[in-house]
Amino acid sequence: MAYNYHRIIIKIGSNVFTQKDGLPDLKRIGSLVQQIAEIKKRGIEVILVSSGAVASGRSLISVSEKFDPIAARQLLASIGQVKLINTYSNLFEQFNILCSQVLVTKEDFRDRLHYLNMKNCLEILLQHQVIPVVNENDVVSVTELMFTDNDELAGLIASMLNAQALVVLTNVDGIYNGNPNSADATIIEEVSGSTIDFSSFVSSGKSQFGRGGMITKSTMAQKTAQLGIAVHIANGTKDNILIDVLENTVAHTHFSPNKTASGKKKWIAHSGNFATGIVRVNDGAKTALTSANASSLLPIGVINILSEFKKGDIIKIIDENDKHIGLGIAEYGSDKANDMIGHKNQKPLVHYDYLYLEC
Ligand SMILES: Nc1ncnc2c1ncn2[C@@H]1O[C@H](COP(=O)(O)OP(=O)(O)O)[C@@H](O)[C@H]1O
Ligand SMILES: N[C@@H](CCC(=O)OP(=O)(O)O)C(=O)O
Repeated sequence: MAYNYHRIIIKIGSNVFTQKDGLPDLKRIGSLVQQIAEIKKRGIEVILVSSGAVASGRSLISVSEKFDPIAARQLLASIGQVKLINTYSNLFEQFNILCSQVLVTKEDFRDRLHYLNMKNCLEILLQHQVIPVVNENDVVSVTELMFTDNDELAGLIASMLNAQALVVLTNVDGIYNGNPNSADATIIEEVSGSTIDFSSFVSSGKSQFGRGGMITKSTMAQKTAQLGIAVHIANGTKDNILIDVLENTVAHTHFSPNKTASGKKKWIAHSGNFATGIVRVNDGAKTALTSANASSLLPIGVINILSEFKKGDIIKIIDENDKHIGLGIAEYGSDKANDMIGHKNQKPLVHYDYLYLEC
């Protein structure tokens, strides 16, 4: 049965955007744009997350190896992003569709107000029938400031915009249960329910121009599905792939969505990198937090504070064996929390509405 979505994120990987020689694959991009125009005609809002700036840059200029690799990447991305957006702009124009360029960095997701500004911008673009074309701002995002890859960025945008689905286009048919080049390997078509450890059959290898590889794709997909957003990983090099995925007529990997989390919880879920505090909780608190009932984290269940935090900071919650169980927003700072640890009848350190659990 066809999927009935109203708002979707489509992520195009570098390997789908470019052909083997590194030049943008205009025929393929043209076909994807045509399908997006068709999807839009069906009343579905589309946000495109497209890689390809660095790959496009490589097709325009060659940089000697004597230059610092980080600076060389900045150069390629800065030149290549112009080509990327021009390519999309010219192709969408053929369908009387406007597209826009939205370049973001990891830092844009750190501050809740900044995050909401970005969300508002994307919403107004959608209200005006514009297709936002999102990419990482590779010119200023370097080393630890970078997203793992654009799959991570696509997951964040899907959560931010409360999309029903994220379609990740790559150069293989989906996630295989072994090496995709091996004759015995088959596609895992459905992933639902409990978390699967993909590391036993997904190799860390990447495709020619890819950055994160299939491991980061599967981790991101599981996390996104847990937040209530379906994820489809499919082969963007196949004809008519977007329409076929939405009509459910092509083999690919589908992560079915779990319960829907609130907008605030979705933001917290993706804020692990910005956590300042770390608190260790006892088994009783862990059981309460992870039970089916909505429970806040109370000071009585906290064993100790491993890293200080202020009121409003994101804190990591770990169990007695240092296993990460979730993230939350601190209702008060660690100074106050230290005085309340182990005491009964105290104000929650993390209210349930601001708590995201990973298990
Ligand atoms: N079990 C697996 N199933 C599918 N692909 C895998 C698996 N293990 C490793 N891969 C590799 O992951 C690559 C896709 O990831 P990536 O390089 O990040 O692509 P993209 O540029 O599309 O984001 C595939 O080309 C494939 O070689
Ligand atoms: N922002 C980079 C994309 C890097 C990246 O994550 O690529 P991919 O693994 O192909 O999604 C670019 O436009 O070249």
